[in-house]
Amino acid sequence: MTRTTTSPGRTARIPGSKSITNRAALLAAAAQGTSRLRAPLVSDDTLAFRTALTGLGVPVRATDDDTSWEITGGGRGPTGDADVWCNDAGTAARFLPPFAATGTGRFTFDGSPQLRARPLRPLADALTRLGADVRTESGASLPLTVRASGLDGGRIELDSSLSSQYLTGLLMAAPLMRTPLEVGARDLVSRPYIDMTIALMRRFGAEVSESDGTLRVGTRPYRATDLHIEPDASTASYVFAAAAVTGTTITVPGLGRDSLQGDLRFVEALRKAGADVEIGADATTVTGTGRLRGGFDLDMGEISDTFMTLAAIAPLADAPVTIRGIGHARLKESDRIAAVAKNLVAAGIRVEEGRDRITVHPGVPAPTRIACHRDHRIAMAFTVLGLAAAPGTITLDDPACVGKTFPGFHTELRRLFPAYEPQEEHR
Ligand SMILES: O=C(O)C1=C[C@@H](OP(=O)(O)O)[C@@H](O)[C@H](O)C1
Ligand SMILES: C=C(OP(=O)(O)O)C(=O)O
Repeated sequence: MTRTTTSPGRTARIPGSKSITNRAALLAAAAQGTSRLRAPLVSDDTLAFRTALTGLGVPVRATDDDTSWEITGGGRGPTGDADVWCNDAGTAARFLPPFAATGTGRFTFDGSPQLRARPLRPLADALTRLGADVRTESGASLPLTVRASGLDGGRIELDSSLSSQYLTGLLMAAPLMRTPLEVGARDLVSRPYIDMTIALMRRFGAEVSESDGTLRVGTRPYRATDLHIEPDASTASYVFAAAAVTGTTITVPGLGRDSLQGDLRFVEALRKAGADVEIGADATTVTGTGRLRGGFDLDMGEISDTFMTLAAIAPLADAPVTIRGIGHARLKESDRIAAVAKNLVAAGIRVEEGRDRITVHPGVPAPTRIACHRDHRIAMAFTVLGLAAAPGTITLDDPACVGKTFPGFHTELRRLFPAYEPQEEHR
């Protein structure tokens, strides 16, 4: 049920969506002409992506305040040789190689040890089947080198059980292939991200259709586009959860019922836990009671970036909370199920962990220094738990790792909750 919120609230300033920013940047690079991205996310992941595109020879011009990027594409893949640094960004490692493979030259992609540990084999295998010469470390991870001479298109099967990002990368490159692409995606996780990919490809003029589990992309070229980027729904989950556990009202403008982001559905989890949620045409508001109702079991496989937000505050609920369907979250910046479980156990909370699930029992968190594992979401999720505990109960071993998607996180939380003592966020 959607109810109208009457309590005076606070308005959160949530930066742009990482997933939309990096998709739009790639689509702009693949389109003929100059596209404009308004209100892009400016963070480690999007700056890594933008720098990588520049390295591939794509001109990018940002305004002085970085609130607008102009990207000029040539309507084809890159040419020349380049070493491309993806840093920690999964989206860069999975979206850029297919684009590069449609061009001509030698392109080598590499990243941090954290990114090197994340799987790439399904993407490398798919590119090989489409006619590319691809080498990876043991066939399975970065560094990846592609000797590009264009991609054929045609029909492929893609194991999509580890990540949806391989499919997104292939779909976005498809209009640059020699013939239409058909992909049968097996065991697809994180489906809403594919819906986002399709919607944005269509905004840039591509022909995409889907039937009987097969996605088809025609060779109609992309056209340059002007796009306003909505706030990041995964990032918004932290302030919505903060509203729930502190008994306040928080509104995020610019995130409404037409959002392209599946992660906005996180507010349904808060509604289950007793918060009042209003998803309007162009804003979402959560009003908390300061208490959480537990005793539910939720599949968060489609919105797994937000499972940690719920798991970290779950000790405050009045009954256990089970989250399932999240096995692929073990393959991200950290093994996220293990990282959440270990931190909760360190705080004295009872937890049961399975291959793709976690159950969190009610309890009062003891003083704990959270091991962030350089994972922005572990840092931000546990900070929200800290808001509802005695001051100083929750501290982070790496507060600055939030910069992957939200460099101003601690400052914004302090603005919304003046009692919050921000931790050092500059590396
Ligand atoms: O396509 C995207 O922009 C993303 C897809 C998701 O990854 P998986 O498909 O690996 O779950 C998500 O976790 C990631 O933060 C961003
Ligand atoms: C999984 C994430 O990032 P990526 O896969 O884009 O590196 C994330 O932001 O939670």
